Amino acid sequence: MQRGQLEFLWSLVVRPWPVFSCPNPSFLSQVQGALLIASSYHTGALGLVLGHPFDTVKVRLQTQTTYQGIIDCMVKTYRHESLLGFFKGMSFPIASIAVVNSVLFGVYSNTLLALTATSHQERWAQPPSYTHVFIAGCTGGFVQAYCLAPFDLIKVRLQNQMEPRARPGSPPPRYRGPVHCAVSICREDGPWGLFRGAWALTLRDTPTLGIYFVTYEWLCRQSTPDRQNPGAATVLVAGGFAGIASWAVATPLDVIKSRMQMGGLKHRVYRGVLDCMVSSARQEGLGVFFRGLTINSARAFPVNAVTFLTYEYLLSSWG
Ligand SMILES: CN(C)C(=N)NCCC[C@H](N)C(=O)O
Repeated sequence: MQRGQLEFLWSLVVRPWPVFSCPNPSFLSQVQGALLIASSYHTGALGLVLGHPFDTVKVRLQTQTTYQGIIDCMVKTYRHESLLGFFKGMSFPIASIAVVNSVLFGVYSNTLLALTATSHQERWAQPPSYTHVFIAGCTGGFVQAYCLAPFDLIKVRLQNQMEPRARPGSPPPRYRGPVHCAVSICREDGPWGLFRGAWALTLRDTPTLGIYFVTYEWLCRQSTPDRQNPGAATVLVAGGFAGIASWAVATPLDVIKSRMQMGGLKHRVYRGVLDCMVSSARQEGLGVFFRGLTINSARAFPVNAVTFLTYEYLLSSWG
C-alpha cells in the first residue's frame, strides 16, 4: 500500500469528521485528535456494550413470534442461554463503530460544507438552512447504510441463534462466530449475500438520518441565544432527542430490515421490501411495525447524547 493511500485511510479513521477542512494539522493536533477519537471510540463502544442486550431483545421481538413482550423475551433468553445470550453478535458492531460513525458524520459534515460553503467554525454564527441540513443528513445516512449493511447482517444472524453456549451435548449453533457467519453467508449466497437487507437498511437510514440532524440542529438553535455555540448540556439533550425522534420514525423499516436479513438469498422468505411489509402486516396486524419501538427509543437517548457531544467536541478541537 502506498503512503498516500495509508494517509487517506488514517484520515478516515483517526480524523474522520473535518477530513477536508483541516488539510494540514500540526503534529500536536494529530496526537490530540488520535486521543479524542480513542476516547470517543471507547465511549461509543461502552454505549454499545451497555445497549447490546436491549438490541438483542429488540431484534428477537422483531423477527420471532414466540415472545409475548419485552419481559417474556428477557426471561426466556436468560433461562435458556444465561446472560451470555444477550451479548451474542456484539463483536462486529464494536469493531465497526468507529468506521461507521466516521463515514456518517464525515459525509454529513462535508456535504453540508459543500452545500453552504460555511466552515465548521462559522456553523453556529451562520447557520445552514434546515433543507441543507436534511439533504446532508440523508446523504450521510445513504452512504453509511452500505458500510453498515454486512456488519449489521452478521449481528442480526448471531443475535437470533438460540443455542446455549458451550453446553456439552447440545447441538452446535449454525454459526460458530462472526467470521464463520460471514464465510458461511458468502458460501451459501455469494458475496452479495452479505448485503441481504441492505435496501431496507438504506430506506430506513436515508430519511431518518435527515430527521436526526434536523432535530438536533433545531433543538440546539431553540435553546441557544442567537448565533452562539450550544453548551454541553444542550448538545447532550438535543442529541438524545434527535436519537429518539429518528428511531421512532425508523422503527417500522427496522422491523422489515431485520426480517429480510433473516431470509437467505437462495431460499428467499420474502420477494422484497414491499412483500415483507404486506405479508408481515397480513399475518400479524399493523402492530408489527412498532415492535421494538420502546427499546429503540430508550436506547437512543444515551447513545446519541454521547455521540453528538463527541462530534461537537471533535469539531471544535480540530478548529
Ligand atoms: C434512526 N437511525 C438509524 C439513527 N439515528 N442512526 C444514527 C445513530 C446511530 C446510533 N449509533 C444509534 O445506534 O442510535
